Amino acid sequence: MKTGIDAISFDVANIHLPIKTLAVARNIEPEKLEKGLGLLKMTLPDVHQDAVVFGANALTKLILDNEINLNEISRIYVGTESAIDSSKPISSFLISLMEQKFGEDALAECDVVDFTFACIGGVDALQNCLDFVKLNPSKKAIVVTTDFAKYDLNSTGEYTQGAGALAMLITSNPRIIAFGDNWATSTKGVFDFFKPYRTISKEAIINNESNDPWFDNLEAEIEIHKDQPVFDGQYSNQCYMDRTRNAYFSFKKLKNTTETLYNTWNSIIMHLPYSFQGRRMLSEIYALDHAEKIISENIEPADYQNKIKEVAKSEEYKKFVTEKLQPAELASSLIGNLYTGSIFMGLLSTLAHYYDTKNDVAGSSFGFLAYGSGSKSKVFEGTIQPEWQSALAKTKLFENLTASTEIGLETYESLHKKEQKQSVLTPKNEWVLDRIEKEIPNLLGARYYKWID
Ligand SMILES: CC(C)(COP(=O)([O-])OP(=O)([O-])OC[C@H]1O[C@@H](n2cnc3c(N)ncnc32)[C@H](O)[C@@H]1OP(=O)([O-])[O-])[C@@H](O)C(=O)NCCC(=O)NCCSC(=O)C[C@@](C)(O)CC(=O)[O-]
Repeated sequence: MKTGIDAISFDVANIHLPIKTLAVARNIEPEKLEKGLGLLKMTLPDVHQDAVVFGANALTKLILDNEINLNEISRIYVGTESAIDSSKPISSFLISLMEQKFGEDALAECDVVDFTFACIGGVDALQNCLDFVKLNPSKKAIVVTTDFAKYDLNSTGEYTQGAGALAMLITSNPRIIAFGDNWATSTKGVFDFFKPYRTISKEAIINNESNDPWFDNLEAEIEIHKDQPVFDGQYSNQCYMDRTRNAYFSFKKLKNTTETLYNTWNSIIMHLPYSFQGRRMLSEIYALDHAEKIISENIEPADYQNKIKEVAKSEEYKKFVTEKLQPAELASSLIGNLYTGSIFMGLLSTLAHYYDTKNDVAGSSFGFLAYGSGSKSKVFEGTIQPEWQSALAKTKLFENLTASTEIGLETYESLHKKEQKQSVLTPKNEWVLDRIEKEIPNLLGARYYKWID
């Protein structure tokens, strides 16, 4: 029996800053960002949007577009690293919003939980749901990935920001993609990118903030959480490379094959923190696993990096990138990093590209190289199913992305600093953040959402 993704929907932020505008403002050569990293636009949330809003919108679309009977959904597992609460998971918010829209008891017996492991949390949620469906073939699950990739202003991560969510229906005999049983993992505990709680004194808060009575009960110091990560960009690239390489070669062992695996894959879907990350990182695996062994096992360490750079510049590798990686990069260039959703957006981008160019890829094999900082990689593969085109007919990914509204630098910075009070776009047919409770002591900080027709 096959298990995999039966339906996909998405909701990404529909305002963006052109990457050129940011490059000029930060005194960076636009060509570096556009041609070196493959960035064109950077999406960001409007005033009324957060990770719950994106997740709820993607989930609502999935339910409505596919006429899903919610009584059939046994679990909704969320991958996210943009939690808005240390106790109440985003999945709990999603349940309450679905109750508002589809009725009190719609998901009363549904199991929900969040998975957090940086960008790979969505893949962890998927793997769990696939195992569940394998054991219970008549049951269905939904995976939601939702994040706001926010970096400090003027940091090297600033041009890789993005925001949005995907929702995927996981079933037996799926219409879009069926996954294989082999999953290879490579893990190592590192500090390449993380979002620590930071200590701040009560005095500093009171001096900066209002007379909110909540502050009276504070200890001398409290720990606050910031959306933006602490990170070391080049080291995070090294961790990405090391984990994906190790997972790739473990995957070959699991499959008990000496075949050059990526040659058997029509498309390669990787975690893309920015569009060209996959092509920049895969050249090492390509060189190591090439049929004619571009890098021999006995190469001198000093020559190793030079050889990989040479491979990355070769015409053969460029052709390989165009064929196998580029379709997944298209959406990333227009969105930016989606953290947990990035790898699934790569899948959707590839399928939407083949859909729009009328190329039936049914029966072809896709390889997946997932990564999450901290750090972990998983490598797995799937086969595109005969009904993939009809299952994606309503998705219209690129139509949606080109309709995004451009904003200027001033609006971007004011949204980033949370100084903007008025939404840039008027919400329609979507969930919005309505208010955050500021008065009632036992509900302080509770976030409320509503549907706007
Ligand atoms: C990603 C970095 C490190 C990039 O860092 P950087 O210093 O901006 O860029 P770079 O120097 O690494 O690369 C610039 C590229 O542009 C080229 N270039 C230069 N000038 C020109 C020009 N004029 N015309 C054309 N090309 C030009 C240059 O040659 C080079 O390409 P290469 O040759 O190496 O392929 C930075 O943006 C960053 O720190 N980002 C945040 C962290 C990150 O995204 N890390 C990625 C790996 S970790 C990960 O993926 C997990 C993550 C981040 O998603 C979090 C999670 O798991 O939750």
